[in-house]
Amino acid sequence: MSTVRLDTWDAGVDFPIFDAKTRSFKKSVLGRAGGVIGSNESNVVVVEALKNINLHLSHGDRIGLVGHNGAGKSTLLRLLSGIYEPTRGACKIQGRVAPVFDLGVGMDPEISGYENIIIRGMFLGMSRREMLKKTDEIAEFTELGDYLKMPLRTYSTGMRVRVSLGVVTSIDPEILILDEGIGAVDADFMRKARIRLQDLVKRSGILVFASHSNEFLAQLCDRALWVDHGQIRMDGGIEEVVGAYEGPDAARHVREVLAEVDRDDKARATAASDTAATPDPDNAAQNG
Ligand SMILES: Nc1ncnc2c1ncn2[C@@H]1O[C@H](COP(=O)(O)OP(=O)(O)OP(=O)(O)O)[C@@H](O)[C@H]1O
Repeated sequence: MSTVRLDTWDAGVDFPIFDAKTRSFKKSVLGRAGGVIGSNESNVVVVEALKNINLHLSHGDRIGLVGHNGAGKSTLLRLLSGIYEPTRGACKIQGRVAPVFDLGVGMDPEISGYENIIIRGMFLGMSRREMLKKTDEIAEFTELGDYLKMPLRTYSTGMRVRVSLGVVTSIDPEILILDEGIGAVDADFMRKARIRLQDLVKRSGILVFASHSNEFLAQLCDRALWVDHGQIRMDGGIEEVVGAYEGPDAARHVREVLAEVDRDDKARATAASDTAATPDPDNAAQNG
């Protein structure tokens, strides 16, 4: 089996802002939201979005990122996907990465839902042939019926998310990097999508997921990082990290969701073993 790993050593990401005036900023401003604003040796304004990131993830790690607006979560996801190079330090990615940032990226409003399924899958690294094999199953999952023959611009937001989620959960990435944006679907569909997402997470080697929804984090991850002003402030179990970041009520909610996920998993395992234990009547007739 190939090794799947994500490693960073003292990694940092800066964004130089060439059209901002240095004089109008105090040195290294630390606001409530956002990264640190400073200036470099050429007197160019620089946003220090990430600083001293040391992360070592391997097969089986399911990490959630929490933190304030502008803390650096999306920048960290992009660094771990290889989209951004570190400005300082190093980042090494071993494995096939599927970055899912904006569920709508790679979709074309003028072509049909069916065609978008193929295009979106190819955008995530699948071949056209592989996607053609998956189309029927994805179409069934979306429950969009004949709408899939209509151009995507005729869909509501939730309908588009159904198509995107159907595609994303049908691929087999080694490293899955997920940014939130999946909240637009109705509750019934979300329940169905959650099971598919959980299965996808089990199939992939590493998951890194940024979300402001503790419920979602608890459903998909078993460990969390608190990103604060571009640095990792805490690394630990979901309940512990959410508790430190948001307080005891949020931690209690996480504990309840974790218990619910555990019950669901056990119920699904029992149902699967019952199905396996029931003899197939056709085979039974042949064997008997
Ligand atoms: N392309 C960019 N150019 C300049 N600054 C950027 C760019 N992208 C991000 N930043 C800055 O980097 C910092 C971290 O942003 P990032 O998007 O990673 O935060 P986040 O934790 O994902 O926030 P949110 O929860 O609001 O989505 C912010 O101060 C932001 O202003």
